[in-house]
Order: sequence, then structure tokens, then C-alpha cells
Amino acid sequence: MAKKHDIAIIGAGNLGIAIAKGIAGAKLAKPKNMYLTRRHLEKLADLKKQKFNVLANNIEAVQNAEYVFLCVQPKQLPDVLKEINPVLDPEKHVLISTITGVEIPTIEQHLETTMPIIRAMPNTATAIQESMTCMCTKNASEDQVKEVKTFFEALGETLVIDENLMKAATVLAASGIAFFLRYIRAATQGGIQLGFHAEEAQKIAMQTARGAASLLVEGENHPETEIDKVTTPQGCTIAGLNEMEHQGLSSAVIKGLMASYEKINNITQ
Ligand SMILES: NC(=O)C1=CN([C@@H]2O[C@H](COP(=O)(O)OP(=O)(O)OC[C@H]3O[C@@H](n4cnc5c(N)ncnc54)[C@H](OP(=O)(O)O)[C@@H]3O)[C@@H](O)[C@H]2O)C=CC1
Ligand SMILES: O=C(O)[C@@H]1CCC=N1
Repeated sequence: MAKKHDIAIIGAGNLGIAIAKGIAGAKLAKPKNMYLTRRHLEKLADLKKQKFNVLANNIEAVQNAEYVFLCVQPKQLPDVLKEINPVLDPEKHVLISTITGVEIPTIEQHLETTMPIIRAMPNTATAIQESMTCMCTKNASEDQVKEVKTFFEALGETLVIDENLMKAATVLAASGIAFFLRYIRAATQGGIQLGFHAEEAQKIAMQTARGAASLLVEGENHPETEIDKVTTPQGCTIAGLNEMEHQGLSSAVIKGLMASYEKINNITQ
């Protein structure tokens, strides 16, 4: 996205704002080159102060942009596409859909023209350039995919996947942020019961989670290899770990991922 960086974010809610902040933070575009839309503009007052263009007019946002991020809720997408159809130009625009569970052929059914479409599944850590973003496309050119990939690389890690894995990517990476955060919250609550103040317990839990992930990222090891280094024989770690497994930790995580995945099938209803 080095050449063109006028960006529309249609639906500046939780994810749209995270993307806008990430783009600005990574200096991929200036706030004045970004057009953020939603109906309740008062909720974008802070971003307006930071010089982002905030507007309720989707058509105007699209007309000002080359890259159009679709960030509304799945059930809101048909109306939004109907609205922007007249100003979509396949020679000028690339559509980047972050909408969960809506496949490219379905998006195409709502369009009057064949457009370059890229589906991207980032997570809210885009705001701090730490997203895991999976992407797929159908009719975008190699150059367009490369440009959008380069762009998301500035916002974290990327993986180009087949569209049939997009739901799994949503669960693992996008919802995954919430799943890992809930573990950190639970660890914090345990830490408080064990004697720490809440902020101390959270600091310990956060940095420990970061350390665990970094050991895998930097060491390229399997988690169990690192776990083996922590579990002193007859020690407290294996006692805690085995109790967590007796209570169904791994099973709860896997079942949660499956429930999340199943929900995507009827998310637009
Ligand atoms: N949140 C996340 O972590 C992730 C979300 N996603 C996907 O991103 C999409 C957005 O999710 P999320 O940010 O959580 O949802 P939000 O409800 O927070 O954001 C959607 C935004 O769209 C705005 N909106 C609704 N209708 C219109 C319209 N007609 N024109 C312009 N803006 C409109 C809403 O604001 P208003 O009501 O003021 O118009 C709202 O701010 C979903 O499809 C979700 O599946 C994907 C990955 C991660
Ligand atoms: O909860 C949701 O439906 C969306 C998709 C992934 C994260 N948030």
C-alpha cells in the first residue's frame, strides 16, 4: 500500500477503530487520508480530534478512497453494499472485507460490478501493530494481494489461506484475542486470591503470557517442550497443570473453539 493510501473504513466500531489506529500508528496513512464512517458520529469524537475524517456518509468515504475496508456487522453488510454500489469502481477500489462468515461469492452477489475483493481477518491487536491477520482472495490481482499483505504485515503477522479456512482463522485469531484475555483475567483473579493486589496480579499475568508466547515465537519450539522445562518433578507446576487438565482445560478450549466455529454458520441471522 506504499503507492496509494487513501482509506475508507466503513463501520468504525471496535475493529474499524483498531484498524484505523494501527494504520496511523504504522504510518501507512495519515489520519487526514482516512475516512471513518458510522451513523453515531459522536462516538468518533476522539478520532476527529486526532484529525481523522469522520463522517456518516459512506458514499463520500468511498469516493475519497482507494482501499475500502468493510467493518460493519454481518447483518448490516447487504444494506451498506447496496448503498455504495453506485460509486464502486473496479479500476480504482479494492474492497477489503473483515466481515465474519460472509464469503466472497456472497459479497459478489450484492455487487453490481466485479470488484477486486480481499477477505481479511485481523484482530483488535491491529491497533498496536500486533495482529494476526489471515487473508484470502478470489479476483484480486497478485499485485493487489501483495500490497494488502504488505499493509497488514505492518500491523502484525499475516497468513494467506484458502477461503475455506477463513472461519477457522476467525475463531483462532480474531475471537482468540478474547480467549487469551479471559485466561489472563482468570490468572489475575487467582493471583488476587493468593495475596497480590489486582494490578500486581494482572502485571504478573500479562508479562507471563507475553513470555510464554515469546518463548515459542523466538525459540520455535513446541509448547510441550517449554512446559517440560517448567515442570520440576513432584513440583508445584505439574500439580497445578494436572489439576487444570482434570478440570478440563484443554478440552474446554477445544470445545469453546468448536462452539465459536459452529456459531459462524448462522452469524448473519
Ligand atoms: N471486533 C473484532 O475483534 C473483530 C470483528 N470482526 C468483524 O468486523 C465487523 C465489525 O465488528 P465489530 O467492530 O466488533 O462491530 P461493531 O458493532 O463494534 O462495529 C460496527 C460498526 O458499524 C457501524 N455501522 C453500522 N451500520 C452502518 C452503516 N450503515 N454505515 C456505516 N457504519 C455503520 C456501527 O456504528 P453505528 O451504529 O454508529 O452506525 C459500528 O460502529 C464484524 O463483521 C465482525 O464480524 C472481525 C475480526 C475481529
Ligand atoms: O465475535 C464476533 O463475532 C467477531 C468475529 C471475531 C471477533 N469478533
